[in-house]
Amino acid sequence: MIAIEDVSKRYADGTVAVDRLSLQIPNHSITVLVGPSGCGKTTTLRMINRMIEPSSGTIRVNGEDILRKPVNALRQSMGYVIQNAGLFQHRTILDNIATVPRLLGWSKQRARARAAELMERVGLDPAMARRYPYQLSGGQQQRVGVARALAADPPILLMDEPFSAVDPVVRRGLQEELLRIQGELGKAIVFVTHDMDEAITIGDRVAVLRTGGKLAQFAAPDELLSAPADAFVEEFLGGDRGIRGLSFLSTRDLALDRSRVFPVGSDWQQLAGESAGAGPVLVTDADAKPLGWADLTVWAGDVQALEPHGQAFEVGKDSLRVALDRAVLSPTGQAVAVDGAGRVLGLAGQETVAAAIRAARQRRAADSEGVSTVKAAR
Ligand SMILES: Nc1ncnc2c1ncn2[C@@H]1O[C@H](COP(=O)(O)OP(=O)(O)OP(=O)(O)O)[C@@H](O)[C@H]1O
Repeated sequence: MIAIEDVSKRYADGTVAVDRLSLQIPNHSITVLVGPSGCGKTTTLRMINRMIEPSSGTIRVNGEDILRKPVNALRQSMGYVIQNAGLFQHRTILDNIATVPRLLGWSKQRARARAAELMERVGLDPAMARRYPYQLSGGQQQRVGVARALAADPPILLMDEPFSAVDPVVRRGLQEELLRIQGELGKAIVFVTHDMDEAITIGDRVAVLRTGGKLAQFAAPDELLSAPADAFVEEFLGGDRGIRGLSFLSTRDLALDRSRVFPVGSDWQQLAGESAGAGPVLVTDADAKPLGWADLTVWAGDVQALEPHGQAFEVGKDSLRVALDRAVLSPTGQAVAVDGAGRVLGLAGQETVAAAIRAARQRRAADSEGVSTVKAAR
């Protein structure tokens, strides 16, 4: 646990970068500091590893005032990743990653073995070990930066806009990779960004700072989206926060319609008679996997003539946002719900999703703990 207690930073020229900030940053979680340019994010991060000294207030790590700890020991317990990775250009990738273990006195062999292990962990091809930073893409360099910060297995990882310099697709990949690594390692990660989408994607908790280094709100992403503390936070979240908030609602309790799903080999003539006018049905194969939509008033049983069923969503794994998106894109207005093996569980139309949203809101209102959240597959 990192406890920032009533911390301020006033620079020599009088600029107040951070103003009486208090934040509890738990272990085994990602805490994101987000806010407009100049709101004091980097200053806050650097006060944690004592690259900047606070003007007043206290920072404790697991109860111990960081000023009481030798600065080298403090920094060894904290990996640090910056924008553009900040790699040593004259060292190979392997030696860049092995830097801190070598400083800690590990043998070259052990440090390099550890570096090779970390390359694998961050998804870097071992063939890159002997290359130099300039021979890597921006995204690959950022992976090296993360691997280097993790090399001595510090319990804390400080990350200052680590993915800002790469394009959106690579950035998304790096965010997913960070979440995967965090799932395995469970560090206390403090992550600075000015991008609210990034904050919401990766943060367990998000601290929104306003200019002048004042805390505007500190909350879990779903709480931030559903209940911004004030107009500043609301504006910073952007116009579509309602839709984005659906990313945190599970599809587990959707009331799926199973009445319009039939396997191949069904008696189509009889079904056409029974359900005339009720709209298209979903035809599945013998394994319950979706084949496509059929309008029984005209379809003659030819699987090739089925209308494509579009992308399905996985119940319990995908969020209501994904389910709504699939329903909107479906030619029939019905999203196909499947299990982990891709077998059809039923159908969900936009109204079904809307009912689930209302139910979730009611549950949220009744239970201040909030509704089930999903972290994956937003
Ligand atoms: N050494 C310094 N001397 C004086 N003022 C400084 C110094 N370093 C930063 N500042 C000021 O302190 C404020 C906070 O800076 P900081 O770098 O912490 O902001 P930030 O939120 O990380 O910004 P960005 O998103 O642009 O990186 C800014 O107004 C900045 O100009």
